[in-house]
This record gives sequence, structure tokens and C-alpha cells, in this order.
Amino acid sequence: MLTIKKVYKSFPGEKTDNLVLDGIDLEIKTGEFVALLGPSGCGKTTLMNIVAGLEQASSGTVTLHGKEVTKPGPDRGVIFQESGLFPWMTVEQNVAFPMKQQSRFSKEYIKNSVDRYLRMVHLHKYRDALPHQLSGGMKQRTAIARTFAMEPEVLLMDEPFAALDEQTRMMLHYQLGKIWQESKKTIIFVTHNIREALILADRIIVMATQPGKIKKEFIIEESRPRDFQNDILHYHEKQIFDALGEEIDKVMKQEMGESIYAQKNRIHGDSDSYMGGAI
Ligand SMILES: Nc1ncnc2c1ncn2[C@@H]1O[C@H](COP(=O)(O)OP(=O)(O)OP(=O)(O)O)[C@@H](O)[C@H]1O
Repeated sequence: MLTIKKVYKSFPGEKTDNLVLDGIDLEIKTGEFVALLGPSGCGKTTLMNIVAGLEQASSGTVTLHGKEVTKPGPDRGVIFQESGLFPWMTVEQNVAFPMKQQSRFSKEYIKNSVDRYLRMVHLHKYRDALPHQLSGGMKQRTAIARTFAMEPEVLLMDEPFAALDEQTRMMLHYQLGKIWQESKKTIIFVTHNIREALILADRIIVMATQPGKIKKEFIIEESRPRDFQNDILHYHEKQIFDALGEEIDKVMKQEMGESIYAQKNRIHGDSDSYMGGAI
């Protein structure tokens, strides 16, 4: 169980501190796939960084199986929007590299594990390729193989597919869904994209903004693989869109000013850009 308890986070502002996370309480079961959804700036990345141990909460705690998280550790793997591969290493070397830094993995184990995860992401034929020879989707698949191969208990994925085209993204949703079902890891997945969250997650947490807090959550029980020929997913999509509407309005009002904003129609026009253009 991953427990986030009364987490507050402020960053120093010009005159006063800027409250970004306002008392986040969240319990995530082992093996659960949770998506965090919210408008730009609501604190999704900040929360992920705190869970990863890259950032400290101003107050409150994060615990994994009862043990407090205070710094990064091998029990939590992080995947960002950029794959972060070493350009001078092959696909295979990139996947093996972090494992080699850990004494808990033998040479034989690393070899088998790299092979297994490269097969899982369908990159075993590209094991000797260098990153510049790969497409964006292949780079992200390498990053996924590298993180899963480290066998973390929790995967923290911060908009890992946001920079990819729609088709590649759909393929990666399918592959990630399969790997997750096989490995049963706990995943927290940050996204701007309602459909991405609906395709992947067991539970979708919608965040409110300014300051960031949990607004509503949705349990998605549909069987996998999922697609959008499904009325129940459409129903959830509408509910989630409505829950986000107010939050997107808040961001638009603040950025555009009340008077300009008042001239615009609500939500459907400019709101796309506040959700990464991907509602
Ligand atoms: N290191 C920092 N110092 C000061 N302010 C910060 C810092 N990191 C984040 N912030 C502020 O915290 C708020 C939340 O940022 P965060 O990146 O967590 O939001 P987000 O929901 O992930 O946004 P996006 O969807 O656009 O990536 C923003 O107002 C941001 O400017």
C-alpha cells in the first residue's frame, strides 16, 4: 500500500509562499493503476516528485508499506515525458545500465531480464540500435523496459506518452496495459488526457487547482483491453469532463483576465490547451 497523508507543498513566492498542494490524502493499493488528471499547474508533477522522493513535502507523509519515503529509491521507478536514454549506449545497454548499478542483480539475471523486457516491449530486434536510430515511441518503450527491469514496486509515469503521435500512443497504451497485467505493479500515471486515463486506469483522480487538491475520483471497472466503442467509458468521459470544467475555467480566468475571459464561450473553445490539447 502506498499512502499519501495530508501532504502540503508550498514554494517560495515573491511576497508570500505559493501553496501548490493543499492536503493531499490518497491510498493506493498494491497492483492498482491510478491516473492523476488535472489542468496545467495543479501540482501533478509536484505530487509525483514527492512520491518519487525527488522533492520534499512541506508537511505530511508518503509511506510505502508503512516505510516513510524521504529520498529516491529502487522501490520507485520514474518514467518522464522524455525517455532520458544515454545516446552513446545501445538499447540493450541502456536497459541494463541501471541494473548493473545494483549489487542485488547477478550478471546472468540482468541478461535474462533485459531480454525478457525487450521482448515485452517488442524491441528485441533493435537491441543493438542507438537511440538516434529509434522513433519517439521506440525510445519510450526502451525507457519502459529499463524501468520495469529494475523491478520497482511502484511506477511513477509523468505524461510518458504526451510527446507522441496518436497512433503510437494507442499502441503503447495496449503494450503498457499488457505489461501491467503481467507484472501487477502499482502504477501512478499523470496525464492531461481523459481518454488515456480511461483506457489505462482502475481509478482516475481528478485534481482541483490553485491550490492543488483532490476533487473527485472515478472507479473504472471495465475489462481490458478497452476501446471507445464502449458506452460506459463514454459516460465516464462526460462525468470527468464536467468535473474538470470548473478547474479549467479557473486557469483560463487567471491567465486571460476576467474581462477577456467573459467574452469567450465557456470550456469548449480555448480549454483544450489547458488540458494539453487532448481532451
Ligand atoms: N521548483 C519550483 N519552484 C517554484 N514553483 C514551482 C516549482 N515546481 C513547481 N512549481 C509551481 O507549482 C505549480 C504546480 O506545478 P506542477 O508542475 O506540479 O503542475 P502540473 O499539474 O504537473 O502542470 P503541467 O500539467 O503543466 O505539467 C506551478 O504553479 C509551478 O509553477
